[in-house]
Amino acid sequence: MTGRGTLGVAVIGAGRMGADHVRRIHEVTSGARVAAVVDVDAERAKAVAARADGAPVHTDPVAAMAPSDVDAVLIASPGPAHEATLLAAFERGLPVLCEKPLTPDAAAALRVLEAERKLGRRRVQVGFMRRYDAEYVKLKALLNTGQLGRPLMLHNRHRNVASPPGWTSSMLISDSVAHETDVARWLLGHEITAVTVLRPTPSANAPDDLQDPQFVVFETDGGAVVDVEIFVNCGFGYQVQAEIVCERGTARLGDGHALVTNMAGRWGGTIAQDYTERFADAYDREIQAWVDATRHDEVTGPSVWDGYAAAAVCEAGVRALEEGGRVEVELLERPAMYGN
Ligand SMILES: NC(=O)c1ccc[n+]([C@@H]2O[C@H](COP(=O)([O-])OP(=O)(O)OC[C@H]3O[C@@H](n4cnc5c(N)ncnc54)[C@H](O)[C@@H]3O)[C@@H](O)[C@H]2O)c1
Ligand SMILES: O[C@H]1[C@H](O)[C@@H](O)[C@H](O)[C@@H](O)[C@H]1O
Repeated sequence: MTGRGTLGVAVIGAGRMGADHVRRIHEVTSGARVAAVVDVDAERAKAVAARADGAPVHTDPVAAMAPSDVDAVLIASPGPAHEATLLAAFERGLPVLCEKPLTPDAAAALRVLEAERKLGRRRVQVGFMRRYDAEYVKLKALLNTGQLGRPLMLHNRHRNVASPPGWTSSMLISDSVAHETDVARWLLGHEITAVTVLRPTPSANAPDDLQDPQFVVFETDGGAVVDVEIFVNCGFGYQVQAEIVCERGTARLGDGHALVTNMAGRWGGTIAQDYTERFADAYDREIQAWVDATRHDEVTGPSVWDGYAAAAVCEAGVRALEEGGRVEVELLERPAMYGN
């Protein structure tokens, strides 16, 4: 590591998420600094870099990895661009935090997995930030105590205010339900074996041709059933909720985050409007954990295996959406370097 002993991070992609991570590394994270801001749109990169003491700007991710003060890479470009950047970082021996999805499809995820296996050690933490959210962390800890008994069912609700322009029906699964694939696998400790997608009559508020909402059902190799309501044009707020039903009890998260107020004859609170608000603390903890581990030459958190498994489940989900019926998930055997 160079500089003042801090981790020099090249942030690749200066859009919504990349800009938020640049701000975070510059203002919130300890032990790290923004060493470069990269975007194919040079003006966007410049504007974001200006908010981080004018960090160097590039339009080419590979060029941004060359300077000696770049110690690590944070990828926040769109999913289809992730594979090339990951492989370039591997060639330079740089550790990576890669935003979800690792890749949009399982074949690309597998190429990344094979490349990491050749390195013989983990280099990537995948940005499944819910694993760092305080409520999810508490739920996981409770499940680990065994007090609730064996998990039987996991219900999830995932709602966005409005879908971005160009959003497609399959992206509700590959971009949004990708989070629930990870949450389900992590909380239950099971792999997902089959996916079914039900299609309610679309909301009148969904853009033309968008199948929104969708009701997704996972089966797991541990015998649990998981459902996900994904609704990306709900209009009223950004909501992520979950309830796990176990043999001896249930646990629920996501019911309320804001202050509860009493005023003018009414009580209530507010609903977050987007993920940067709802998961602000989770992103802070996620990036801090990555920086801390990287500074100790370690890699923790969601792995390339987790990214590959999520991609394989989402791919099955997209087929289930498009073709109907129940689609089985095809998953390789987990390589030893990714644990059990
Ligand atoms: N963890 C979360 O909750 C969360 C939330 C939102 C987005 N994301 C993920 O973060 C990533 C970025 O999403 P976003 O919403 O910020 O997208 P965005 O469209 O706002 O920004 C992407 C940026 O990347 C740039 N870009 C495109 N191709 C590039 C390339 N090859 N190299 C460098 N820059 C390139 C674009 O010009 C754009 O500025 C996606 O993988 C997305 O799924 C994660
Ligand atoms: O890329 C975003 C992001 O991953 C959000 O966390 C999710 O709620 C959205 O549905 C998705 O589009």
